[in-house]
Amino acid sequence: MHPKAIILVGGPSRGTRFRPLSLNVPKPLFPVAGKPIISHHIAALSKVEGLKEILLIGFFEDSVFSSFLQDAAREYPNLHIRYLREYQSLGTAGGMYHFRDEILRGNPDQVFVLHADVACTFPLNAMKKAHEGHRGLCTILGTKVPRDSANNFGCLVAKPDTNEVLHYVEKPETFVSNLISCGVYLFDCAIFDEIRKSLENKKGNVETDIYGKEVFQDGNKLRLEQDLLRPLAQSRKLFVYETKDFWRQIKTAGSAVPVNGLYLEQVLHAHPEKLAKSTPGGPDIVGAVYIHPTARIDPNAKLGPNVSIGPNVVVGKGTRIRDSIILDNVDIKQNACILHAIIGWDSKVGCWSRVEGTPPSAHNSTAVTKNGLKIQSVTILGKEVSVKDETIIRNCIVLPHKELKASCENEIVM
Ligand SMILES: Nc1nc2c(ncn2[C@@H]2O[C@H](COP(=O)(O)OP(=O)(O)O[C@H]3O[C@H](CO)[C@@H](O)[C@H](O)[C@@H]3O)[C@@H](O)[C@H]2O)c(=O)[nH]1
Repeated sequence: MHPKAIILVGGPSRGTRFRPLSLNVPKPLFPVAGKPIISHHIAALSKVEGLKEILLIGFFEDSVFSSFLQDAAREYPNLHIRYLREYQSLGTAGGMYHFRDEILRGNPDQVFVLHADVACTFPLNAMKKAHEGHRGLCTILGTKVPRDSANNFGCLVAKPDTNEVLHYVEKPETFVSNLISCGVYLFDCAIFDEIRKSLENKKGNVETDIYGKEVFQDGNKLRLEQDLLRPLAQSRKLFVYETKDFWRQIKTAGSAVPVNGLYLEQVLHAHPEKLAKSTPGGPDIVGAVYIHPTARIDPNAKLGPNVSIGPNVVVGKGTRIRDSIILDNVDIKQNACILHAIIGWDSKVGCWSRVEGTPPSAHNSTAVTKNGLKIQSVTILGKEVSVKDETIIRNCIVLPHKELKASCENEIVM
């Protein structure tokens, strides 16, 4: 078997809920557990037998991924990883169809498709094994979520004995099932014939693009979910592989904090040597903590659990940090306290200050405000924010380059 993989990275306009962090870095490259979100996808794909090529498909400028791709080429010399740019958003299956010649080059027999904005253990080999054991064209990774959040996702009704999907409904208005699509799929390459059929059904809306290829008219994109998965379920060619491990979406900036914690926990079990440990004369480390080798942490600081510290960060004496992501070049002065927060690049947190949020809810992480008020969640400081000494910033989102001279609570500081 010779599979390929696609990671759907989307484009700039899609990162709006990820503000203010997406103002400085495209969401797929935001660091969680010390590396860009999509590095976790690539690490999992690198363990799939026979997989040699990964295509990132999206509508960001080409230059956005160039240094990431150089680093990835060094880390995975046996993988060929490239970025293919849609000239506009073509929809979740539009890019896949547009670049079909690239995808099919070298005659792969299967293609993995992974959304960039999900985090999980990516049990890809287990999915592949399950896929090869049935006669479907697609195996979809599924997970069970609480009933009240299921309608934010693609919902699946499957036969318990065979895992054959009987119904697929994208974000239904009323409850259908709490087994949902994780945004991770394995397709047989015969899927391109099904996409072709789907195109024919939308015939009136097809036009020719600047490359002479058939596409849908603007506003009528090819949607993996409604245009492909739904008909596949109707023709009994869709199967589900249910994961019992963790799974999260990364939609808002705040959702990066629990994802950071889940990935760090995974590293703590599989490769504890990659994480920080308490040592005599060193800082007090609790649970899973990643510290970049260039960061300087005072021996009287206490960090963890679930903390990632980026390059060149300086953490002062008596500081307490837990459940947080501290990005590059941040300066945290003595006795500051940072809980459930993301501190943006080049920011400064003054002495005895407190930057604090609350843990976000697990599977309803898309809304940032309700009735005009900020929902209780992670506190986020954008790039180059400065928090004065002895200030409390609680449950706030602060846009880049702000100077916070007084305490604030439940605000979006613009
Ligand atoms: N290349 C490309 N990528 C795209 C495009 N549109 C979206 N994407 C990427 O496709 C993924 C899905 O994005 P959304 O369209 O925002 O869908 P969603 O609300 O996240 O719901 C989808 O994912 C859920 C799991 O996270 C599913 O449960 C649901 O059924 C659906 O597939 C993201 O990684 C996004 O960047 C596009 O036009 N082009």
